Amino acid sequence: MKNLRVFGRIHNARRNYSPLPVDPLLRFKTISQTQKAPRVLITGSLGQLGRGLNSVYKYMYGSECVVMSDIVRLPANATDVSDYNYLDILNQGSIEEIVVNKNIDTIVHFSALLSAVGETNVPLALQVNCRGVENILQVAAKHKLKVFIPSTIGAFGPTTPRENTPDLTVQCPTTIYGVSKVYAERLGEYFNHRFGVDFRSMRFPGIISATKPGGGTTDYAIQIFYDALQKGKHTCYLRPDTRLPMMYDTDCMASVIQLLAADSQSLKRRTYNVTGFSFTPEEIADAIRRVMPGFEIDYDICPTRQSIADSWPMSLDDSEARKDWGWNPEYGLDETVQVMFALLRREEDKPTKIVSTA
Ligand SMILES: NC(=O)C1=CN([C@@H]2O[C@H](COP(=O)(O)OP(=O)(O)OC[C@H]3O[C@@H](n4cnc5c(N)ncnc54)[C@H](O)[C@@H]3O)[C@@H](O)[C@H]2O)C=CC1
Ligand SMILES: CC(=O)[C@H](N)C(=O)O
Repeated sequence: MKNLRVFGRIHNARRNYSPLPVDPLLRFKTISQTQKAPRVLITGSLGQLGRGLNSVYKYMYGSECVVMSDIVRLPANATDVSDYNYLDILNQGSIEEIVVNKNIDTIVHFSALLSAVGETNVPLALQVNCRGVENILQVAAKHKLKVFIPSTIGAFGPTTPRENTPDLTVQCPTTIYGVSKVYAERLGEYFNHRFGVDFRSMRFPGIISATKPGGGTTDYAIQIFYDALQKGKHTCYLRPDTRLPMMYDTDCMASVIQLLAADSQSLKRRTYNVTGFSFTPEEIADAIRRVMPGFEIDYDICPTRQSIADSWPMSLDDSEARKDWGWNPEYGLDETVQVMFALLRREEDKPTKIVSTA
């Protein structure tokens, strides 16, 4: 019921503000009707994306299908949590223990250090983002598991064409995050080719959700909503004209569910670009002003995050994902603004929810 409430909130929020043509739950329902329930282990499940995916899986198949794991303690009054386990992904034996004891057939590997935090602790980023992926893939090979490991726009770099960036292009990132994600993409492909591991991946843009983000370059696009509601004003660490690709949470969750459910035969590659829409800080501020006319934005540029953003694509070409497995995002910028305000306004009246702790 808790999961239904989460998505009920999204659905109702949208109905109150800007009705969309499609029931946001429909794509999850349709997939769950045609697929056998998986047994999914989510690593890093208390982070920004893990929490949402946990709720979607439970909504689709019931709470028995998901095992949550992370290295931090649950907040005291966390909601939407069941079968939560301590799991350090640097310990391969512990991953294997959970996989065997809980009869896991699919791992969604979300543990990672994101772009901005990665630059502050390169040795830890190497450990978590590279050793962690190696451990997951080795366990997957041994126990014949399906594995999803997300990649990112950060896996591209300043020499990549920045507009409508295709799946196959130059990948020379200049952050440890990006380098480790290229490694994850290549290692996953290698394990697929060499050991038959059913590895699947997508390069996500910045994900916008009503959950505190974990330390990335695109985090401003979430913080701006909290600031708008609390202060009517946001100070942005990126220049007003910095264009980056983004996607709303429900579309992101749908992409994971859809790619994992896709028939192997339909996949022409193991790593696909997916995206929602692109905007600059100036443009999202304008979109916020359309529903909150007094909203103000000013700028205090963070050189590290600005230079990371300047090295990333401004828009992604996700036509291969659309063609091969039917990817079709539903949220644009205005719908995202509407649903974010609706969700955050409701959250203000609720007890503490789990927030990202990375
Ligand atoms: N949020 C976004 O905008 C995007 C996220 N991604 C990818 O999606 C995945 C999930 O991202 P988020 O949820 O945003 O990240 P997050 O930073 O919110 O969560 C990461 C989680 O990993 C956990 N973790 C750190 N070290 C660990 C360890 N040694 N063992 C186990 N868990 C550990 C942290 O406690 C945290 O809960 C990451 O791989 C990220 O690169 C890709 C593109 C965009
Ligand atoms: C786009 C990402 O991978 C992430 N949100 C980050 O900014 O590091």
